[in-house]
Amino acid sequence: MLKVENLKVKRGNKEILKGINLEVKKNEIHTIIGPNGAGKSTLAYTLMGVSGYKPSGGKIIFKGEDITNKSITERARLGLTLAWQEPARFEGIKVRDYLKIGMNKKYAGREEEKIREALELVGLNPERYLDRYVDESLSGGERKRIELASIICIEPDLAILDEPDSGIDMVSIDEIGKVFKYLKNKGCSLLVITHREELSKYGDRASLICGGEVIKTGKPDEVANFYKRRCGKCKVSA
Ligand SMILES: Nc1ncnc2c1ncn2[C@@H]1O[C@H](COP(=O)(O)OP(=O)(O)OP(=O)(O)O)[C@@H](O)[C@H]1O
Repeated sequence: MLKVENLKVKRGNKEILKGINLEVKKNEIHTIIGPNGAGKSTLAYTLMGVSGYKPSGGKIIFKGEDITNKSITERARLGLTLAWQEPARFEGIKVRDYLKIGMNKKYAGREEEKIREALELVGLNPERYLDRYVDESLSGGERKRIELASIICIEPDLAILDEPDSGIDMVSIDEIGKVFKYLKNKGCSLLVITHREELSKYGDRASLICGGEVIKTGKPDEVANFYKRRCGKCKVSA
């Protein structure tokens, strides 16, 4: 589904990504863990083609096509979606209209039904949220859930989720994990960036990023244990 080959990205004069190699297989949930400043969000923005994140080297192959130089809109059209770390805030847009943006065509004619299903899946009562505005009046956690509901409605081939668990309390982590499984059952592939190893257990494989490089890829528990043992106090000896 996605192949990242020797990807390098600079911000200012600093090389943030130093040759990332990564593969997300079709229908795989792949989590990325790593400490603050490791380059996880930079990777997410670069994969999506956000302006200012142009690679200085390497390639991004999506569904067999080289998308390294494609625009964000072209990537979205090909089936790639990014849910931002900072949840969306739009003045004057109601939740129901926000969730209609980019909705998968297969739900044409039954948008309202899909929107309600998505809100329920992310633990928000449709009756209470459909007519709320996607603005400051919603808490960070509520906006994160709405962002996740939006992914459910778009149902992209590959969703990149940048810290879907931030602002979400520990008790609700299982709910997020269930949404991952739901999306996988719908045929989506997921690349999930997180700080919490607990969330990586919902994935099929995990990769550890540290210092702008992938240090280890493998089964989620193996990678999480390796992370705790070797990188816990930022002593990367791998
Ligand atoms: N414009 C910039 N100029 C210089 N350095 C930058 C710039 N933007 C980001 N960085 C640095 O790049 C590094 C990687 O940042 P990034 O946000 O990708 O990390 P992260 O792994 O997502 O961190 P976190 O877990 O805290 O969200 C950080 O050290 C950050 O300070």
